[in-house]
Amino acid sequence: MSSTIVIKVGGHATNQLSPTFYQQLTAWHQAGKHILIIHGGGPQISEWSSQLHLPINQVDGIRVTDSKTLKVTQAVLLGLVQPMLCKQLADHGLPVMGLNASGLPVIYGDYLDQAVYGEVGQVIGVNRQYIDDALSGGRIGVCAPLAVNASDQLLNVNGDAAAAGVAKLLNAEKLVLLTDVPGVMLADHVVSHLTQEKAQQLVAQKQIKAGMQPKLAAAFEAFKSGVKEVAITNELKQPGTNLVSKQIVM
Ligand SMILES: Nc1ncnc2c1ncn2[C@@H]1O[C@H](COP(=O)(O)OP(=O)(O)O)[C@@H](O)[C@H]1O
Ligand SMILES: CC(=O)N[C@@H](CCC(=O)OP(=O)(O)O)C(=O)O
Repeated sequence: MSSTIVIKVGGHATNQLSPTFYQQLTAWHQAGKHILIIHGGGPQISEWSSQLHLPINQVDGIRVTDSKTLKVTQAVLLGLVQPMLCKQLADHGLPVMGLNASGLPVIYGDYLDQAVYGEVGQVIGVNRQYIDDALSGGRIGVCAPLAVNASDQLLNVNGDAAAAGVAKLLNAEKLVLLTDVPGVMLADHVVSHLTQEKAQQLVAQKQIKAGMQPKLAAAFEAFKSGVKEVAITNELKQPGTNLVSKQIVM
């Protein structure tokens, strides 16, 4: 399937989608693009974990997930975040399909590092037939960052890693990681173009920290595997930070 756009909408971003988000989505949809949204929900999972007195541990931006936290993750992503996001899209006249509701697997995974992270997965495959059928029918697919392994066990996947892995496997033309900042920031300006070398340098200088680090690692993985346009932004209509293979001298 060509002309697929994968958009990752972070948990913060799902609560503050702007009119331009819907305008751009509508424009891409009308232009015949196949659109798949992978949503996050990290803040919501943390809020419910805390209400249920479960420990919240993250290592390098990845949630350490035991069996109870996995249940909360599943309930929050599939019971709260995804239906709310689907409703918002439908309220804006967009034909939408929550892909997890069918019970069919969407993302296949295996353990990232069970000793460190517990029930956390990395993407190893996608249910291409199911996704192709949904998107070619003109629906905008909405999918949670959850995978199933070969033993049919559910695994929690970081949202950025899930979106990047799926974009790579679908040979998407574009991956947008929609977040709560306008892009990779240096002091008060957005870095418009970023090579992996420069990103590594900025990480070493501690100018890129926290959640932006795994986000960039996932983004570069997709970029290097052939996703031509990879952007990190807080607005679909704003270019934000675009990944490049050679630094552009301005
Ligand atoms: N150089 C940087 N530029 C922008 N954001 C950065 C930078 N370094 C660290 N960050 C942090 O990364 C966060 C985005 O990552 P994250 O919280 O994981 O987003 P999301 O929940 O949307 O996936 C920003 O809110 C910011 O706090
Ligand atoms: C393994 C892992 O870390 N999974 C993430 C999945 C949700 C997510 O990534 O949400 P955001 O994009 O809103 O951060 C988590 O449990 O928080």
